[in-house]
Amino acid sequence: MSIEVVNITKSYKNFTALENVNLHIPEGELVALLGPSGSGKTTLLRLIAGLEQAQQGSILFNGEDNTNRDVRERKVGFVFQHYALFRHMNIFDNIAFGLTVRSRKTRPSKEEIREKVHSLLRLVQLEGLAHRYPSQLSGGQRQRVALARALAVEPKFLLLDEPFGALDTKVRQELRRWLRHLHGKLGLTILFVTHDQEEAMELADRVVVMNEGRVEQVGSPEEIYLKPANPFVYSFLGRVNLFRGRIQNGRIKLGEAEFTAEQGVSEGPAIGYMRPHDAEVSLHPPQSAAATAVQAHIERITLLGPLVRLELRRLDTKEVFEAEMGRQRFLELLVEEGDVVYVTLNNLSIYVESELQSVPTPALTPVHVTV
Ligand SMILES: Nc1ncnc2c1ncn2[C@@H]1O[C@H](COP(=O)(O)OP(=O)(O)OP(=O)(O)O)[C@@H](O)[C@H]1O
Repeated sequence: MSIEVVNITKSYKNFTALENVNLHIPEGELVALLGPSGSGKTTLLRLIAGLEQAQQGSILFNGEDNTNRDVRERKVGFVFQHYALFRHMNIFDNIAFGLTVRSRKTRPSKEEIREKVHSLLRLVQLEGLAHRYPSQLSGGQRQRVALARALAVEPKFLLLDEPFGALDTKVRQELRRWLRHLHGKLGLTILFVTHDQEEAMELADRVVVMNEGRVEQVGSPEEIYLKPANPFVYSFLGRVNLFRGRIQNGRIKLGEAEFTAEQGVSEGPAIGYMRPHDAEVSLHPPQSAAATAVQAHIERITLLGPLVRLELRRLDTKEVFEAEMGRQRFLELLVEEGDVVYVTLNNLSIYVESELQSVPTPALTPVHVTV
């Protein structure tokens, strides 16, 4: 089932938790809502589930307006971070719960419920544990029971709020793989909240990046990493270097590094964003005539398994930034802490500070760089 969020605004007293949010989730997609704490992810999920009401806007399922439908009518599967299993019920009864509480008219027979629960136990790979109690399971197993319980009522889609948040890294990784597999098998639309970018990038078909109650960008993991829509997305996803400078007379000047600006670009203060792996380090000045390289002092070298990270300080602007490279490239370079190197600034994104808007980050407008 597809989900459409149209112009949703949600406020708590004077505080706006969501502002004019629009989002389309096609049927069968696995979508991550990613953003810092307080950005409105849970609020949006609760609105879709019908656990909250918005002041403005509507929510459509398969094109049908569900804004005023009761949470039970929406047929949503919901799983929270803290697996709220019933402690006094065994695993079988926990999974069967949503079916056994149905009115007599819609309740399946005992035999049907038994079959359903056992097929779900097989699906979540917990066969044989039906008679255990939640306290006798590991965190990861309990979370899978919570998912099975949500699936028992045959929801139209699944909403997961930080489903693996309380678990340790290894179990989280296993559950991610498992959820991806489950999604492939069931083809169900799944929307999950996370503030862990790795989780979003690894699991989701599409990622919705949120900040301060707004959607900043929607795209595949690759798109949002390689083509961030604005400085917020740039900084939120992965490590990034910032260089301050100006645009003047058609030239972008970031210290001694210079680039040609596109025609018609407004002049004024500008910020260059660059991923650490786009910094090309060499011991000698680059051959090219373009002034895209700067000299920098290596302040620190950190080995990170197959990667090496250099912490550098520019000689011209004194700005500190990072370069990352493969271990092999680092060994070929033969550099050590204290050396001065040339760093070519590749794949920069330049944002001009707009004089018209007062909001700091999203008010910057991108400029295409041609060297
Ligand atoms: N019932 C409420 N009353 C007042 N403010 C609320 C209420 N629920 C949420 N908020 C506020 O709305 C904003 C968005 O909250 P929300 O829980 O959606 O954020 P989130 O992105 O899910 O954060 P986290 O990752 O920390 O769970 C926060 O600033 C929060 O304090």
